[in-house]
Amino acid sequence: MDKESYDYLVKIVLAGPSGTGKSCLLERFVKGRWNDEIQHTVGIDFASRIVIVGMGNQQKRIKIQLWDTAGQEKFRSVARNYYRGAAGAVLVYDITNKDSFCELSSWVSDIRAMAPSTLCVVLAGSKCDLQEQREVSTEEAAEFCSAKQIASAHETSAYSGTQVDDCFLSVVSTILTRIELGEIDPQDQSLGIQYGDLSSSQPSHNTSVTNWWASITNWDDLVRLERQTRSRCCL
Ligand SMILES: Nc1nc2c(ncn2[C@@H]2O[C@H](COP(=O)(O)OP(=O)(O)OP(=O)(O)O)[C@@H](O)[C@H]2O)c(=O)[nH]1
Repeated sequence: MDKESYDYLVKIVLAGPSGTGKSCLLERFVKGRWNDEIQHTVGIDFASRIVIVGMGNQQKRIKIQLWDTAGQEKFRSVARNYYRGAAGAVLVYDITNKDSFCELSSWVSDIRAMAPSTLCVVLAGSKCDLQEQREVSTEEAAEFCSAKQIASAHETSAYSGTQVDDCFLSVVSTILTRIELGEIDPQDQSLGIQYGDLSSSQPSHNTSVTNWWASITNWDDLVRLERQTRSRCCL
């Protein structure tokens, strides 16, 4: 089997206030390393990683396409557009910054307003290596999750790697379970999921259907594809 093969491609967005560590989480998850020279995200960044989810013969290879949105207020309206068509979202706050936690309600509203109703959200409390500076308790985060119907809460550290894989795997596992239960239809192009080359359930009439976002690996791809989509709309 080709190591690039997968059963499903899944679009996941990283969202949350500026400086909470979204880009560092992406770097840790995709490249497995800590980078202390990361700059503020301008607009959006992309990365992907294939993970294996499930047990025994139910195992699936899922290619996660991560969209890292900018948290700075001046980019917020741009970032909002990219929540559209996401299958999952990792909503990030900083456990050492109470303000970042208090802002989360408005981020949840933004994401849910733009994303499909099937969106699966998980919460990541970042920088858990800085316990002595903690301003948000684990209990507060858990309460927020149940109040906002968020699937799970994780305390992560991009610095040490703690809980980073668990956090992303939990959002993908939830999505996979919902596909298996028939609650999410991977053939519906608006839901942020696409069959991959390993998928046995992909009906033959759908083999040529590709989501417009599936081939994006960088900002230039996004601009080019958006232009193509716009020009097609005008025909
Ligand atoms: N100690 C510690 N610092 C972290 C961690 N993750 C991120 N940081 C620091 O937090 C700051 C912001 O990190 P970024 O990843 O750029 O934050 P962001 O959420 O992507 O910010 P925007 O791009 O503005 O939305 C940087 O100085 C990082 O070094 C962590 O797990 N532990």
